Formats: sequence, C-alpha cells, structure tokens
Amino acid sequence: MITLKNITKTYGGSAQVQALKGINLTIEDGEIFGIIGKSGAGKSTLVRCINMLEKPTSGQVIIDDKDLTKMSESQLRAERKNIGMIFQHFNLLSSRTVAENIAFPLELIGASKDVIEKKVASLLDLVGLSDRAGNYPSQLSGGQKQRVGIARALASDPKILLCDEATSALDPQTTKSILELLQDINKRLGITIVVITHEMAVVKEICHRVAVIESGVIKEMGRVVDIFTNPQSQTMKDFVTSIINMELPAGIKNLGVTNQPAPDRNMLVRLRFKGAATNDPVVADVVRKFNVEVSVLYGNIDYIQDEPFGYLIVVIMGDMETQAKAFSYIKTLPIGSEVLGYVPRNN
Ligand SMILES: Nc1ncnc2c1ncn2[C@@H]1O[C@H](COP(=O)(O)OP(=O)(O)OP(=O)(O)O)[C@@H](O)[C@H]1O
Repeated sequence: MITLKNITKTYGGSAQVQALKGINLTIEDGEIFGIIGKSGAGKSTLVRCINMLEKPTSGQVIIDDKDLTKMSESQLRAERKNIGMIFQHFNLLSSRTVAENIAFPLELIGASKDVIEKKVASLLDLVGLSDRAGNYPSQLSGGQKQRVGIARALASDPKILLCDEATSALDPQTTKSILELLQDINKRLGITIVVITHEMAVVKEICHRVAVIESGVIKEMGRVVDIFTNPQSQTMKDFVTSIINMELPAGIKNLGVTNQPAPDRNMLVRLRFKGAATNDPVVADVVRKFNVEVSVLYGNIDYIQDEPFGYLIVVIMGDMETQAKAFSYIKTLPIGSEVLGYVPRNN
C-alpha cells in the first residue's frame, strides 16, 4: 500500500512555485490508480515524490509501512528496487541493444550473467519483443520502445510501477496496445500501477480509481465508474465531458426546455446507470406503477473496462402531480437521476 500524507512540494529559486499543496492519498496493493490533471497541475512532481526522485518539502511517503522520507540515500536506493518507472520519452540508452537496456538495472545490482540472461529472455517474452533482442532503440517504433521501457522497469521485480505519461507520445492504436500490456501485467503479476496522464481515455481504459489534481490540490477522487457517472468537481466534469458527452443533445435543447414545471409541460429527466443497474427495467417499472407515458429521447451505453454505464434522457408525461410522484419514486432506485427541465406537452 502506498500512503501519501500531507505532501507539499515547493520548488526553490527566485520565484518559488508551490507545486503540491498537501496531498493525501492511499493506493491499495494491486490497484491501477490514475492521477489526471492539466499541464502544470503537479502530476509529475507527485509521481516523482512516490519514489523520492523528488523530495517532498513536507509530509510522508509510506510504502508498506516504511516511511521513505526518513530513509538515507542508500536505504532509498534499495527501496527503489521495489518501484519501477516508465516515462513519456522512454529514456532508453541509445548505445545499448534492447536486451542490454533491459539488463541494465540487473547489472547495477550485480546480478550474475546467467540470472540476467534468463530474466531478460522472460521479460522480452512478456512484452512481446523476443525477436528484437539485438536491435537498437533507433530501430524500434515508439510502441516497441515503450515495451522495452516496461521490461526494463520490471527487471528488478518491483511491486509498484509508476507510469509518467507513458502513452502520451504514442498514436491511439499503439496507446491501446501498451495499456493492454499494463493491464495484463497488473492482472498476471499483481503489480500496483500508478498512471499519470492528462487523457481521460487512458483512465477509462485501465484505471480502477482516479484522482484529479489541479494547482497542486486533489479536487476529487473515486472509483472510475462512479466518477464517470457522477463527477462532482468542475475539473473532473471537464475531463469526463472531454470523452463522453453529458451535454443535452442539440435536438433536445431546441425543444424549449424551461426550469419550472407547468400544467402544459412534461418533465425531462436524465437517468444514469452503472453496473448491474444498467439491466434494470426502470422505464417499464415507472410506466406500470404510475400509469404515465415515458418516451426515451436519447440513450448511450458505454463500458469502463468490463462494467457498463450509461445515460438515458426521457420525458415523463402526465399531470404535474404524477410526474413529481414518478420522479420521487425514481429517486429511491439505485440509479442516478436528475430533472433537466420541462418541455412543452405536445413534444
Ligand atoms: N524543477 C522545477 N523547478 C521549478 N519549478 C518546477 C520544477 N518542476 C516543476 N515545476 C513547476 O511545478 C508545477 C507542477 O509541475 P509538474 O511538472 O509537476 O506538472 P504536470 O502536471 O506534470 O505538468 P505537465 O503535464 O505539463 O508535465 C509547475 O508550475 C511547474 O512549472
């Protein structure tokens, strides 16, 4: 488990920058945890505090009950074997072959030639590059270079893998294959993965939980499926709407939506489903119970990893009292719901 307690980081120099302003965070073993934020939010600083490449100005970094902020340099060097890291621009050694790059951390800890050979072969197999062992980085595509970066990061059998914008330099197809590899590594080896990104698509694809950071402060944190169906902070709403449209479709806006109920208006409602509730016959249920007509104007179902989530925009027709009763009932169901407004009855 990784626990960050009240981490602050102020960069010195003439103009002091407070990059982190009291970060509290717990990342469970085996989790894929996303940290998302815009440029300059403090993401890289935060992830570099986890392995103490950046020393926090104050606060504690506790990994498996050990406080890294209290360790000497040599203790830290030993501890960092448990924490692999991959980077946006791969950071491979251009004069070394693929196999030699992967072997590098093992050479540093004085592993025997035999051990290194076996380990490199199994890592090459894991990342699907067995046929590229003798190539130099310049002979590889971006995706292949990142695979080498991943293999090198895993060479010391870390328990944690930190990924700093690991797919930001890659095209969407290659990004997908690298994310699949990370997910596979998480499942097969049980490694905890911390993913730093500015792309919500990356979070949606592989993260179990996510925290959004802005100006050195965590604005919101939660399970990815909860965040997608019900973001609270403006920052998270902006990220969610960057990949799923929560705006009212133009066709619905044009119906003449008002905020107040009226005898000649019907209620416009958004229903938000996730997980098993996606299969619940909510609309049929409301129609039967309240003898109202419900018309579906818009629907959208998507998946976060294997978990479905979706939106439905419906119009509840009937007199004002029945509309209100039907909505009160919907509020008791295990789904999200909100009244978006009221539309003229003839729609
Ligand atoms: N070594 C440094 N010295 C001074 N200021 C720094 C240093 N590194 C980062 N900063 C500042 O700290 C703040 C957070 O930077 P950081 O790189 O952590 O953000 P980020 O979210 O990773 O941004 P990006 O996505 O653009 O890399 C920024 O204002 C940045 O200018």
